[in-house]
Amino acid sequence: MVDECSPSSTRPARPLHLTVDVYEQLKDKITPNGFTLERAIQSGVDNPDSGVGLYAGDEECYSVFGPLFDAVIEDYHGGYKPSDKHVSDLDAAKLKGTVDPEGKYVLSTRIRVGRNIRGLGLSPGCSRAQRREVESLVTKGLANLKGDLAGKYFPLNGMSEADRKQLVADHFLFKKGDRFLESAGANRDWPEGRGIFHNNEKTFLVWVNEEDQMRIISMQSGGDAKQVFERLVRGISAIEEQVKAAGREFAHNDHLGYIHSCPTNCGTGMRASVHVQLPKVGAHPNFKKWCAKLRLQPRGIHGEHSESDGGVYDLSNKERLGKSEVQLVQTMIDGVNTLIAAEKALAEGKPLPSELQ
Ligand SMILES: Nc1ncnc2c1ncn2[C@@H]1O[C@H](COP(=O)(O)OP(=O)(O)OP(=O)(O)O)[C@@H](O)[C@H]1O
Repeated sequence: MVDECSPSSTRPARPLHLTVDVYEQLKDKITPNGFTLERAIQSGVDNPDSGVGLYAGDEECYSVFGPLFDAVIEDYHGGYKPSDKHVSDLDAAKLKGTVDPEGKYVLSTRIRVGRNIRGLGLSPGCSRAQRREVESLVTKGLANLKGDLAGKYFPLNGMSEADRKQLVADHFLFKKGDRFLESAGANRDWPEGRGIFHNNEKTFLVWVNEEDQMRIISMQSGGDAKQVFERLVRGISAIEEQVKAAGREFAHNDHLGYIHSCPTNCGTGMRASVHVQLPKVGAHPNFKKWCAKLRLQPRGIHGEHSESDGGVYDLSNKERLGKSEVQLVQTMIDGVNTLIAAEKALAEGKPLPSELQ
């Protein structure tokens, strides 16, 4: 779905990184895949309300247009420098505790990562043939998944409107292409090549050829983030095996971690979220400040930029780069538990947890 590359009216204004000098330096450059600066910035140009407004059409954009991407990444990812290294850690055993151990506040937990295949264009620069290749490679791999991960692929092409709407309403499927991805060129040939894979229980899902070639998702009711993470990691490994068996690999490097079309997702590409009932905390004037302090991102429950419904919020880790997956899931677990403690304190007229004071 849309991400921080796309809009936010609430986000503070960011400095302008596309200066005249940077523009002059980069305007005639072109990646080996044929992607230009003009295409990378098109979404931001068309949509002045973009949060970042910059997309990569291939992995090489991050080096060919380095002076612009580096500046945006440093700004967005809290001072992350071109010399910094990103380290991944997918060891679920290291997670401590669970979200909402009493089971009173959290409705569901979901963790997603993005993955793209090296050598095949990222969504804004993916040709029709490449998109078909991604779909074919990924769905062949998914068909080999075993046990609780096994499931079926449902292409968007040919899916009834009623089924599509139901999958979106049930929080399983991405919405129809938005104006930010449209301007970025990521919605070309829609809906061809796009689709969703899910297991029978709809606890393991893969979105194919949306904002990234793959969004790999694990979700379930309740707050057992460890179980959700563990399933996700098994899913990622199984898919990676299939990608390798096809003679390909995920786009990845030591500096940017996993490469994504939106620079805000580089690193882990991970968003670990809960849908959690926090009517008092959510209505508190300090809610956004508390989320920022706990390094959480609040959203409404129908995806980014939707509003809260009945005091239920989508809370997730805000950072993606420079911290490992384990660290980010732990940030979400600890932060949400602090807000749950605040919800109880507000209901009982007791002092707020020390982390929020
Ligand atoms: N913890 C959760 N439980 C149930 N559904 C969830 C949860 N977190 C997110 N969702 C649902 O997943 C769908 C996609 O959400 P959303 O677009 O906000 O995020 P995303 O998939 O992480 O991608 P992006 O950040 O690129 O927008 C929405 O329907 C949303 O309600």
